[in-house]
Amino acid sequence: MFSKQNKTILITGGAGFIGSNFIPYFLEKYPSYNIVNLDVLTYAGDLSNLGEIEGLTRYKFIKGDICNRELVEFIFSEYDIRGVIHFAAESHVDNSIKNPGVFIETNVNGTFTLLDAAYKYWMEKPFYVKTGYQGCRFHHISTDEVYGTLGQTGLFREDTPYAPNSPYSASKASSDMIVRSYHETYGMDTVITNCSNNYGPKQHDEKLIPTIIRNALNGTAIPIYGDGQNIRDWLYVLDHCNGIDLAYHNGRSGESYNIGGRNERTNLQIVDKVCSLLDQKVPREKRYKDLLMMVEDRAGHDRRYAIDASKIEKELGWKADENFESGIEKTVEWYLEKYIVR
Ligand SMILES: Cc1cn([C@H]2C[C@H](O)[C@@H](COP(=O)(O)OP(=O)(O)O[C@H]3O[C@H](C)C(=O)[C@H](O)[C@H]3O)O2)c(=O)[nH]c1=O
Repeated sequence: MFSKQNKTILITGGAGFIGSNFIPYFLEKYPSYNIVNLDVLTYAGDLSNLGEIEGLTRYKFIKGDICNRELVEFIFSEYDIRGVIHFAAESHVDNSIKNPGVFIETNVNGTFTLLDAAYKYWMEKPFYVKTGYQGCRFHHISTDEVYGTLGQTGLFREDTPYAPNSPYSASKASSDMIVRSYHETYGMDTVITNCSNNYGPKQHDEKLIPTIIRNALNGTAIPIYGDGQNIRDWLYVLDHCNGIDLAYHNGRSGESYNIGGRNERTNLQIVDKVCSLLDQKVPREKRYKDLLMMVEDRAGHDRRYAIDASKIEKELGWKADENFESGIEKTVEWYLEKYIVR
């Protein structure tokens, strides 16, 4: 059992890409926190990403679904949860086009279940009645895709109207709104962060950068949707973790904060960069880029995402440490270890 002196925080989806980067970072930085990681282990969850913290007395993994109200309520009371950082979500846009239902279930219903259970648990406590939430904060990890798509110019700001285009982004927009409503209606202490495209170690194979590396190493076609000119704003995952940490601890209640890397790249530029790193690190006869294959576009494919991160920079002192050149180099190195034994 955890030390009662420590504050216990519930992290959901901690076996996923961002969560499994965040938990070791957070445990190391805050020795006075216990962490319960609730993760249902879908195809995208991988406990081996958390091997470094397995067995730590301040860490407990629970396999389970955020939609399971009974389980969620049990966790709140059993561990006296005093904060939630909610990562758990279905996240892959292509999957949401093929099978939207599971996105609504996990992202909308799951967020509601968790939020409502947190509110009821905290509200019933004497410390809530007397002094407010005492740091019982609900932090929702969200995405810049809620804002829809940009043309060649402009940036997403926190006051940009929501205009989600895919079932995935619509489900995240909905869950943001539910979180917002618990702040506005019940005065619950909430914060939302909306991030741009993350990259780095431990990302699931389905995403763009792991797909490029894996296919290149296998000598199979690297599929690029449409004309390859779609732009994403790439954020190194540990810079994102630092932004979440700052927003969780110091963000103003009821606010949302955009976190973005200021690294806009077209998908073709990403292929170029990753393939040229592979050419240097694992040379073969032909250039890896020759494997590039333009394929049918994603339905409703958003053209450009780019974030104005000045609110979190100015208010909370966040800044990205990693530039794209250094971040992508580390990322490629990590995947080379994963995909080939050297
Ligand atoms: C997998 C794949 C992707 N793409 C294109 C589609 C996008 O324009 C870009 C990145 O795609 P990916 O699926 O890696 O990521 P996004 O659709 O931008 O969304 C991601 O970043 C946001 C912020 C989230 O919130 C999502 O959860 C996260 O999945 O590459 C290809 O051209 N070929 C491919 O094989």
